[in-house]
Amino acid sequence: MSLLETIVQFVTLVAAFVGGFLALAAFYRLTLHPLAQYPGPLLCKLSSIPDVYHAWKGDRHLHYYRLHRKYGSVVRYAPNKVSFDTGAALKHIYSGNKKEFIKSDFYEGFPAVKGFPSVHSAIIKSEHAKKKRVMSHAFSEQALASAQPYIMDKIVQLCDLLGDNTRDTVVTPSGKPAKMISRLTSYFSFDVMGELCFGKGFDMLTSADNRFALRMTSNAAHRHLVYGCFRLLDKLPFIGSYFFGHIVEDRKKFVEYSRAVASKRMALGDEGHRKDLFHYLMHATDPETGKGFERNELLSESNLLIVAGSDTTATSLAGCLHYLGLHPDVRKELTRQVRAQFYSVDEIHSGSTLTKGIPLLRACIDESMRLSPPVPGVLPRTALEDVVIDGCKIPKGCDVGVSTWSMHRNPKHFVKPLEYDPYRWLRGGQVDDSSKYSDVAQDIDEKAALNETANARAGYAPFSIGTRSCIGRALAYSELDCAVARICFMYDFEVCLEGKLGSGVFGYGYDDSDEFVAGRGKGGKINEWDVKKRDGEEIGTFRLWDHFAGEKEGSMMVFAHAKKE
Ligand code: HEM
Repeated sequence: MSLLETIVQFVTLVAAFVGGFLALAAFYRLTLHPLAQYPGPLLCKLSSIPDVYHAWKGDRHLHYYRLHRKYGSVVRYAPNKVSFDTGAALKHIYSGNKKEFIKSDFYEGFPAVKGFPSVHSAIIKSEHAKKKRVMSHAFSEQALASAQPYIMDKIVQLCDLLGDNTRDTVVTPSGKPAKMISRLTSYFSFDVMGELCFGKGFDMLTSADNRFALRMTSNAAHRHLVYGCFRLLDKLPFIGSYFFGHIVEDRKKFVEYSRAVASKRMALGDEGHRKDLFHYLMHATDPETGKGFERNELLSESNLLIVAGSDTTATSLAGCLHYLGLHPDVRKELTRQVRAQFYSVDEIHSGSTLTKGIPLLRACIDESMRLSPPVPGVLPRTALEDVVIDGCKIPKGCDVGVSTWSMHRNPKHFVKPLEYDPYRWLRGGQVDDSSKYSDVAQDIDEKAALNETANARAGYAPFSIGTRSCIGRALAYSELDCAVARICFMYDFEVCLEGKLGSGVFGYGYDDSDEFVAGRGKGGKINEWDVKKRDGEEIGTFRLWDHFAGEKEGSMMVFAHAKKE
């Protein structure tokens, strides 16, 4: 036999072996795998590639929603993974029996310092519990109260910027001075987190120097998502660098950046007795062990807090203003209530005057987080034993989760789910615990309203629920309540519709320092705002790209000082 024939035979043998193995794996995944009975596209049942592809593309939340629309409330979106879109599944997975689930290895893609997971990425329960005990000092009522002056300072700066048409403004073809609202709310939330975590804002609202960090942070989160979906990438770094080069690079830069900021803050110690989050993190101790955070843990937590606290709050604030700008009736009513409640803008602070005095305010914030949840995808958990979720048998070892974007659009939970209707949160009263309503319902209409609100609440979880839910919820709401109320008090505003939403408005780009400009940006690049609606979002949706925390670009909005009546 010639050498060539031997090589051909060898290659054929290897190919047959690999082909046989793949065929067997495919056969197993489609027939004998414990999730084989669950519906989903063939490719998703066979491989994780579609999941990674959509993670990379940034439309994972829409992909899940399309699957749920097609296949129903339970969908197999990867060979070993299932997504649900119901409140029953939400309750079971995230706040049910703690022994049944654990955060999945998806979160191993997150830690900024190898070997030092943050409170968010800690998978082992005892490790998370310890971190959370320490962290909770930084989120206590007392800490929140001491944060208020710093938050207010930034809200005032944001409100000033919205009314200043000489800064961060682009003129539309018809001559309107427009602001890209997601950029401004990102400057705001980064500045707040800078003040609260590191005792020094990033000053993005007032200067362009640190604005480059926005893209870096978003790309870092995107890298976490892609690596979380495909754990092999950590073991094969050359593949990650080849296919996902710029997000991998930006993630490295972001880790360096947050390390530098945190180190500076550590060096300051307690100088000036500033009680920022870092102060609490540095001094807090676990009551059980008496231990606090060590240096690498502090770095890991501060890296997490920049992403967790900034991107999310920026999305909710921009989303809320976007939806109000698109729905003048609601905006006018909210504005009327805010202006009736206060004589001057300086009187507006977070607290019960806003939440109890103007329930519509929180309803508007919640409705925008329903339609555009800041963390829109699935938060995966691994089953530690065989379980039955919402009537579906899930075997030990499989990953499950709820797709927030899909659940928030599920008609089982929401009447006219695709419509923006903040009043849905008020029709059944304002109490969180909806079970309390059943006794007081007087007539059919009232019962229907109570059911509607109760049903909506059961299917709503922008902050997730249970022990791994958001620790910054109260902080985020206090920023949002006050900022939205002040903006409504000071301005009349609208989304700038220079064309029809969803059909392209006008071109924009970014200049060399990553500043937003109308027309062409760096390298002649031109983007179109609100170009195309993707399947799974409605016309007028505040659009998100799922980078774990939602990335956003929009809307262009016009703000006019309120006319004195
Ligand atoms: C509107 C604003 C916000 C939204 C919608 C939001 C949403 C979420 C969600 C969905 C989770 C669960 C993530 C998971 O299971 O993987 C989470 C966790 C977390 N969030 Fe937020 N968040 C917001 C604001 C904040 C703020 C302002 C902070 C801090 C300053 C913060 C800090 C955290 C932390 C530390 C965790 C991890 C908690 C744990 O695992 O125990 N978040 N958030």
